[in-house]
Amino acid sequence: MEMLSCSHLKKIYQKQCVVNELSFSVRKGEAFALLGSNGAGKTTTIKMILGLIPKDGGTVERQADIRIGYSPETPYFHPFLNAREVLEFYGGLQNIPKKELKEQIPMLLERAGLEDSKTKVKNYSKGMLQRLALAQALLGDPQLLILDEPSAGLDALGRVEMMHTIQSLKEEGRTIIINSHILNDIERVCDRGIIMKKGNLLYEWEKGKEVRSLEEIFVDRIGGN
Ligand SMILES: Nc1ncnc2c1ncn2[C@@H]1O[C@H](COP(=O)(O)OP(=O)(O)OP(=O)(O)O)[C@@H](O)[C@H]1O
Repeated sequence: MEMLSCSHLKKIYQKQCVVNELSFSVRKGEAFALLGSNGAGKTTTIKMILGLIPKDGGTVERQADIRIGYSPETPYFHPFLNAREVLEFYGGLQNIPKKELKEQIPMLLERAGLEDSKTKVKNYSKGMLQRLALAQALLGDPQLLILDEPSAGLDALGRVEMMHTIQSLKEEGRTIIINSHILNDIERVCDRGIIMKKGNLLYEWEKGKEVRSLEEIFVDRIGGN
């Protein structure tokens, strides 16, 4: 069953087509990767899926009445709040009842590898901000998670932990769309994905379909065009 389907998506910035007739679909319960070098159009695609920016063409269809959690590429939170306060604030925006939030927040912080401390966000490292962004994305128990470079800024151990967390979220039956440059991680966690270059779809990857590693396929496709 399809959770989300993009058809002929298009985005033009300053007369330049940065996403060009992009079509792909994501099945329920799978982890799907958006891959491509810098500037390929991955984040722009995510923003169109979420309706954060208008499309210049194409359609996005998704299963009705699903909750979506989104962790942005460059998370920004109010600098003078601590992690719990940030989650209370975002939970409030989602109209999650206070009692429910009180139960959810400690679990979400633990899941993201953060402590419920008084440390303010302005003193957070980039890795801690990424973790908080994941906790924020998990508010309200979303069925579809869209994670834009969730490992960016994490050290090696943090990356491994993040991938374990994403794997366990998938095992719970959530559908996950990940934008990442770390191909080894993607190969481990994701089932399928697409490789993009300059807004165009170059290759549809599926785990186990080819003997070659994802990295080999990526270098072949990105380097060869
Ligand atoms: N608001 C904007 N105005 C003008 N051009 C933009 C805007 N946002 C993105 N672009 C351009 O669109 C292209 C695609 O950018 P996008 O951020 O989607 O790429 P990406 O694949 O996510 O790259 P990265 O891996 O570096 O994050 C780039 O050339 C970028 O400069």
